[in-house]
Amino acid sequence: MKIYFATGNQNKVDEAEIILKEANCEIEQIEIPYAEVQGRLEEVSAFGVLEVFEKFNRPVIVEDSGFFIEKLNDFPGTYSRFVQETIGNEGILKLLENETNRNAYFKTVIGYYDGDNIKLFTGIVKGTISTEIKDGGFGFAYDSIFIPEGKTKTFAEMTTEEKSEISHRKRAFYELKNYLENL
Ligand SMILES: O=P(O)(O)OP(=O)(O)OP(=O)(O)OC[C@H]1O[C@@H](n2cnc3c(O)ncnc32)[C@H](O)[C@@H]1O
Ligand SMILES: [Mg+2]
Repeated sequence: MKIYFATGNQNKVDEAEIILKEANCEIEQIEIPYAEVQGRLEEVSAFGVLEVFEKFNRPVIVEDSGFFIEKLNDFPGTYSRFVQETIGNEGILKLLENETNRNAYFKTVIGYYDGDNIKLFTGIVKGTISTEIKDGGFGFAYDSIFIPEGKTKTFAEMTTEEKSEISHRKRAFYELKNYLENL
C-alpha cells in the first residue's frame, strides 16, 4: 500500500516511514502546499487535506501536530511551529521557570481524503517538560524538552525507532493504517 503524504517537514516523513515499515505501507512525500487555517489541529488537517486533494486528485494525507503545555492553557498548540521558530525551547523553559506543573502532551491529527470521505486519525502522548534542554542528537523541535510518561529520557535522547514506538505520530498512523487495511 502506498500513502501520499503532503508535508514540507522531512522529520515527519522519516518517522512515518519507520512507523509503517512493518505494515507494508510505503510513504511518498509530496510537496503540495496548503493553507493552515487558524484553529484546532482537526480543522487544519480537514481543510488542508481537501485543498491538497483538489490539486492532486488521489487519496492523500496531511498531518498537523502540536505541543500543548498544561500550565500555559495548552499554548503553543496550533502555533507550535511559530513558537519553536521564535522563542524556541529556551523560551519555553523560561516561561516554566520554577514551575512545578510541567505536564505537556504532543498531539497529531492526520487527515485522509479519497474524494468520498474525510477521515481524521488522532494520536496523543503525554509527558513532562524537562528543566533543561537534553538533546542526544535525535528528533526535532520540542523533542529535546519533552520526557514521555514512564520514561527518563527526552524524545531527543531516543533513537527515531524508540521515539516511534510510543509517539503521538505512531498512534495516529496506526489508526490510519487500520482504517486503510479494512477498506
Ligand atoms: O509541512 P507541515 O506538515 O505542516 O510541517 P510543519 O513543520 O509545519 O508541522 P506542523 O504544521 O504540524 O507544525 C507543528 C510544529 O510542532 C512541532 N512538532 C510537531 N511534531 C513534533 C514532534 O514529533 N516532535 C517535536 N516537535 C514537533 C514542530 O515545531 C512543528 O513545526
Ligand atoms: Mg505546518
